[in-house]
Amino acid sequence: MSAAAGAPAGAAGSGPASPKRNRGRKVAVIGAGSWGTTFAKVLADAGCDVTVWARRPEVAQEIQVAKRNTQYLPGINLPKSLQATSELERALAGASLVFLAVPSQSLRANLGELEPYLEPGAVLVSLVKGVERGTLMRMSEVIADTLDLEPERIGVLSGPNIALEIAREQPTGAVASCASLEAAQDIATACAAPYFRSYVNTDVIGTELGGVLKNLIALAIGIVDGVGYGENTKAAIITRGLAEMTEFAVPQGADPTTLAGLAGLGDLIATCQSPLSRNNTAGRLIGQGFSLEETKEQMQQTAEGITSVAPVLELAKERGVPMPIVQQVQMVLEGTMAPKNLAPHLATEDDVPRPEMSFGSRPGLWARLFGRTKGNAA
Ligand SMILES: NC(=O)c1ccc[n+]([C@@H]2O[C@H](COP(=O)([O-])OP(=O)(O)OC[C@H]3O[C@@H](n4cnc5c(N)ncnc54)[C@H](O)[C@@H]3O)[C@@H](O)[C@H]2O)c1
Ligand SMILES: O=P(O)(O)OC[C@H](O)CO
Repeated sequence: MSAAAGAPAGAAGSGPASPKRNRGRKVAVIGAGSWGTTFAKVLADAGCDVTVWARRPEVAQEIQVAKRNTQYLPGINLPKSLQATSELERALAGASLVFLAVPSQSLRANLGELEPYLEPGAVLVSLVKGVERGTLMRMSEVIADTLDLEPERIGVLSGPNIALEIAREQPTGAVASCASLEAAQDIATACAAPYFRSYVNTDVIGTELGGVLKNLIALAIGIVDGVGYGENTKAAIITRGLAEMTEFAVPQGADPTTLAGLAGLGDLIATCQSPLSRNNTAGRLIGQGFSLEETKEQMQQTAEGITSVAPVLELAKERGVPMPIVQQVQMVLEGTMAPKNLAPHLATEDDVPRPEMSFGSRPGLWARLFGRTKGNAA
């Protein structure tokens, strides 16, 4: 397949990124919101020949002519080489890698629209951190369900990636994941800008779920922040949140080490700490007393956590995984729990105190997490 042709695993460990490695490589970014535009800049700074597709012609026009996207990235100058269009056919012509940066609930429809223009052998990479309502599918599953692509042509990229910080070229990392390690390395190489480094794995489920689940915990953090609770409460929620994320993801096939890495813990920290996070911000507004509707009205950008709560809880229920924090977030969003009760409810949930990790009763999971059985713990 074309994706891995001649590309070294350079982004995962061969020193500073060299734009020369990507010279002449044509890639497309679908979606020109804050992340699509920022990621297009990353790819251009990594030396790729990038065209970003914007749904609205005026946004495409501003990027193309002024090299700005003032609505989503105020004050950021975009690379001169960055091309923009509102025509999918133009965006996709010649592109061997297609990065998807649209809201999760519109991805399926967008895929249907772009399918006729995809180059043979093109690899699709989801940058989206949501779950589809109704089908409960992750975005890589939506891609597989919509287009007739082998797993080697479906990748995801996720990590602590607050768009505006990256647009300002503040350094960070991410995880590029695909069933084919070669393809993951190719994706990582394409976006190896001097301030953006990607590690690789083949754990698509873990990488993708890390990005989805941290949004729900960031909503919880925003809520308690809005209430006025301090750092102990937030540390407890982040820590218990990571346990909840891991307990949800591992039975679905995720590698626990992925959840402990950049796509899990790393993204959880960034999203829970940053006032720039939309999920964190949405939670804070709700914690301050705004209703969900009022909060949605105030948010000008996508806060995926709000739409992911219900499908994630549905999946958790199907699989018998308890998710007390996410459950409480849903109750606060629905208005059936006061924001101030979120953390006390977490702290007083059990009549009988229990260990922090519940894997002890599931030997297989314990072994996968810690590489040994509970009985022979050192
Ligand atoms: N912003 C970040 O820091 C960041 C970082 C990593 C991942 N993400 C993920 O990237 C995805 C996109 O988020 P974003 O931050 O760019 O959101 P955004 O709200 O900034 O932009 C969304 C873009 O999608 C467009 N859009 C809306 N409805 C559409 C439709 N029906 N069809 C096509 N386009 C449509 C909007 O016009 C806009 O250009 C989300 O899943 C988000 O979780 C965001
Ligand atoms: O602004 P948020 O809350 O959507 O988070 C953005 C990124 O996912 C952080 O990695």
